Amino acid sequence: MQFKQDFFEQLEGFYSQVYPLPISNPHWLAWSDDAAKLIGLSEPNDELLMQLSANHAVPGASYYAQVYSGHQFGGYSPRLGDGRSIILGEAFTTKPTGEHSLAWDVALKGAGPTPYSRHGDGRAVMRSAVREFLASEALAALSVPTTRALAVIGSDLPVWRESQETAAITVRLAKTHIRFGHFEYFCHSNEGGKDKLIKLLNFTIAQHYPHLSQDYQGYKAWFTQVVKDTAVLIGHWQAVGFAHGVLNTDNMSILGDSFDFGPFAFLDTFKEDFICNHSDPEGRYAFGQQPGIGLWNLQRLAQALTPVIESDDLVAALNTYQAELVQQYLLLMRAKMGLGLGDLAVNTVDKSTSKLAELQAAQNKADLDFIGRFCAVMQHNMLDYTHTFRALGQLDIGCNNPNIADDIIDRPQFDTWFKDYQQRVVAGNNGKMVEIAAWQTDRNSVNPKYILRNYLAQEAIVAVEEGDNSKLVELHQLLTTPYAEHTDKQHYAERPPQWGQGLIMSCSS
Ligand SMILES: Nc1ncnc2c1ncn2[C@@H]1O[C@H](COP(=O)(O)OP(=O)(O)OP(=O)(O)O)[C@@H](O)[C@H]1O
Ligand SMILES: [Mg+2]
Repeated sequence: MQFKQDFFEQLEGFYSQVYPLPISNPHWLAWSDDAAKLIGLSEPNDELLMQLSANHAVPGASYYAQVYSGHQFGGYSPRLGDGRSIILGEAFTTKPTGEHSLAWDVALKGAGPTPYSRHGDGRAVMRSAVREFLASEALAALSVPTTRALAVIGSDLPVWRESQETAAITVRLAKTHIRFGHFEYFCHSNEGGKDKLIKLLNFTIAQHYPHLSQDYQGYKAWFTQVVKDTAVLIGHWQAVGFAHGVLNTDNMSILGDSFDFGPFAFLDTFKEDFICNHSDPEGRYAFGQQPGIGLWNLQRLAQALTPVIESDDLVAALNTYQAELVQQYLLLMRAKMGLGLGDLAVNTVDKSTSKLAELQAAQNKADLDFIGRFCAVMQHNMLDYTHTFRALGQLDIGCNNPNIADDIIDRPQFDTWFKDYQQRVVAGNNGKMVEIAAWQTDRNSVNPKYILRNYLAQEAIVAVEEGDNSKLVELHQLLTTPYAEHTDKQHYAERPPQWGQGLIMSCSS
């Protein structure tokens, strides 16, 4: 691995240098070829295993833990920081032209205590390391912005949670580890102040938004971009049916990548208010609350930026959030459902811009309502989110008696909606029936057959506990091509068995 150390060299005072503690008897539990390519690695090998399990030093690494704070479940925690994640530096590859590739922070999550560990042991248990790995790589394969995971390294080091478990390390790759909470810390803490905030802001812009200037105009444009990236991320989650579970501001990447995978869940049965986190009985982070929480978190970030950006400008940027989210969500949902736009949103009589915008807004509203009606059908009939979209995209859209699911309860409700669906699909194709085979192929390319259901992760984890990681490897491989049929792997697409339905995970990780 080839590293640069921009954060370490330029932001002294924003981290503590700390060395990881080794884990005993390290062994590869999982490895992602796709993630490895990002930083120029090919295959796992013994020396790399010793390095990433902290038994040997990594050449070129700096080893540091960043300081940040954050709003957790609505309350402000003034000092958090990487309590169990140690960053090695920014890995990159050199292209044949001599140019550097995009750099990825390499972090060892679960590598031992740091000055920010508070009462924690600095470790991650195997089940949580495996879940982080699978979630990162599954979301990436679904084109959802996310941090990545190179590998999971198991060990025989005992750690205590509710009972004794073993420690593991997830090797995380992130375009940045800068979170909303970094800005909050350098605004609100005694160690912060306007100079530090500006330093962090300039660093973030230089590293990740090089087209923006490091002045007031640049700061405004940057915050507007952060609002957009966050809205886009949450649009993706709502479309793919992903509930993060712990949307604290310290788990919000400044780049709008999915970040920190704890008690997350992909929806099985569609339920708007589905809660996946055992520590969230009131549903602050329930699936349907995510759009609102994204905005709430951005408001906390905006607050932390008030020393640098005028409130009016912050509010103007925040006001773009809803439209950006709706736009992203509609883009993805129209593709999932095959709702073309054809000339629907184009006024052929009056091409004036204001009229066009009005028509588009009306079409957006109509489609949102229409998608909402379909969600109500799924919820009322307790349908599986992923199955339903996959099945919808395979229907013969012209037929009169479609079968979306064998176990549908309220058939008339579905039939009524389906008639409107047929009309909407045809209207979106300029009034003509779609060419069915091509329409179905397109649907299959955006509606996954395989998702990371909690019960599948759980089965893989139990097998690892019993000394067998083959299920984990197989599940990971399958999730890298989630749209393919994989006729020999049908069982992975099934609804959860009784024990695995609506699994709610605990935060203890
Ligand atoms: N076992 C642990 N030991 C020390 N600190 C911990 C431990 N578990 C969590 N923390 C710290 O508690 C805070 C909140 O934890 P949270 O679960 O959001 O993050 P995380 O999963 O540990 O890490 P990250 O956000 O980097 O993915 C963070 O500061 C984290 O470092
Ligand atoms: Mg976290």
